[in-house]
Amino acid sequence: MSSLEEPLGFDKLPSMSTIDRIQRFSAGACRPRGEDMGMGTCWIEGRSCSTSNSCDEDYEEYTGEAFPWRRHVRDVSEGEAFNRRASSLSKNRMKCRHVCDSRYLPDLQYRSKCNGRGVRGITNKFLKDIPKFVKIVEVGPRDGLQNEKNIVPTSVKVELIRRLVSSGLTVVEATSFVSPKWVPQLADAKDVMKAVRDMEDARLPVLTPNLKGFEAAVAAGAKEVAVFASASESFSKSNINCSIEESLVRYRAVCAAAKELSVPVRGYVSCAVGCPVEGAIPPSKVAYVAKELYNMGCFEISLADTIGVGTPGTVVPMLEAVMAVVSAEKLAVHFHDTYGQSLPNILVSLQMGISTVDSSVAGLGGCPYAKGASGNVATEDVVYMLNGLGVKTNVDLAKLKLAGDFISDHLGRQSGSKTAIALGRVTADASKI
Ligand SMILES: CC(C)(COP(=O)([O-])OP(=O)([O-])OC[C@H]1O[C@@H](n2cnc3c(N)ncnc32)[C@H](O)[C@@H]1OP(=O)([O-])[O-])[C@@H](O)C(=O)NCCC(=O)NCCSC(=O)C[C@@](C)(O)CC(=O)[O-]
Repeated sequence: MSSLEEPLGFDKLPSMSTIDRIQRFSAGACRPRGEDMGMGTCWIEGRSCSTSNSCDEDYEEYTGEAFPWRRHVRDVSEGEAFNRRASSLSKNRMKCRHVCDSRYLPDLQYRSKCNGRGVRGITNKFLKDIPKFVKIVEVGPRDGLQNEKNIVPTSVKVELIRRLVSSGLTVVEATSFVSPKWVPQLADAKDVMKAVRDMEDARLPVLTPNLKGFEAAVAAGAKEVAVFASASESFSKSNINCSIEESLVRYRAVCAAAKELSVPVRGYVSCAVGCPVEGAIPPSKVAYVAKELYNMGCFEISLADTIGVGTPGTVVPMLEAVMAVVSAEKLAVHFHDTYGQSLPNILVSLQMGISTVDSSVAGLGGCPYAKGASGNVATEDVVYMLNGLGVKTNVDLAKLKLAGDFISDHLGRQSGSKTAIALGRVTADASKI
């Protein structure tokens, strides 16, 4: 595990070259792998603890830190102390050091905490239900760019998708086959799809509001689509110009056509917490729409806090209601970050067993029909948090940040990701060393 993927102050970094740091940011470069390092098990105590032996060894090194996930980077001068501790490590640990090198010492300190009896209970209580792997659905090229004032050239969209896929994201929502009169920003859907359709290693779903959009998407090479309903009548009307029930009729037709062609369909429920017009939305309404989408054949239902008003206090009851009718493994969460609540909302969703999270590189996004809503939670911030929790995503944070820099540079503004900004500062500092 790269310590730079975890919460810490960049002023505490040991000296090293910029390139070293960039490599350390990368989840792929050195992530905890329970299977091959024999250490991921203590990573989140309670989910798995590989060998009681190693835990006992570490127990002696317990430093009494209250929050085991808050690791600190040690200064290089602490190398000697590290070497002493390292010599007592088990074989598996040696393997880890071989892969990660001594700068990953903070892991040792962390692992030691998993043996503190009191801390173990606390860690177990809060983190035991968190999945080991989270699938991230990147929605930046669609949800992000649909809201840009200036239309982004097709070539930039294609390059963004390429970069996102090469960062390890396996699902990247590419564009929407909607009316160009309604969303002119994505009027080039056909060209985008044609350019990316043969991209390997990723699924590239597209939004389709009706059969016309579905047919156009398939003709352009889309192999997966998404339909988008709402739990708010007002939002349904303003977003897709029909009632909830009318939209469900359209989506049944899309699902039936998709089934014929074996095209998987994802379903969205917008306004799953609140609506810009109607205010709070009853969880039972969200559950109803989610179940309808699931019953018509959607393989996954993404619950969207379109205007980003949810907090864990409103998200938990909403999820509880939906999970009573659609199981957690078929659900995804989609948070806009208007009030900065996305990460706590994602955390409680994970604790409730959800393992698919939508996010948008550089925090791009917003819905043209939900005024005041800000972008989605930034993918970089989600990956950083998941890395800190020891949850795998297979996303390389360094490459992801570069994809975010690419689109932010094009848009001429700073990234909306706090992680990307912080990592950018670290890199800038490193260049002065
Ligand atoms: C649904 C419609 C089309 C209804 O729009 P409408 O005007 O009611 O449709 P219509 O059937 O009367 O057709 C009007 C015109 O649109 C054309 N048309 C009809 N369908 C299509 C199509 N698929 N592709 C291209 N063109 C289409 C149709 O051919 C016709 O063309 P005209 O004869 O006037 O030249 C329109 O309201 C629309 O496109 N809405 C899309 C809105 C949108 O994309 N919103 C943002 C995405 S949703 C979202 O952001 C929420 C989400 C998913 O991110 C989750 C969250 O955060 O909440």
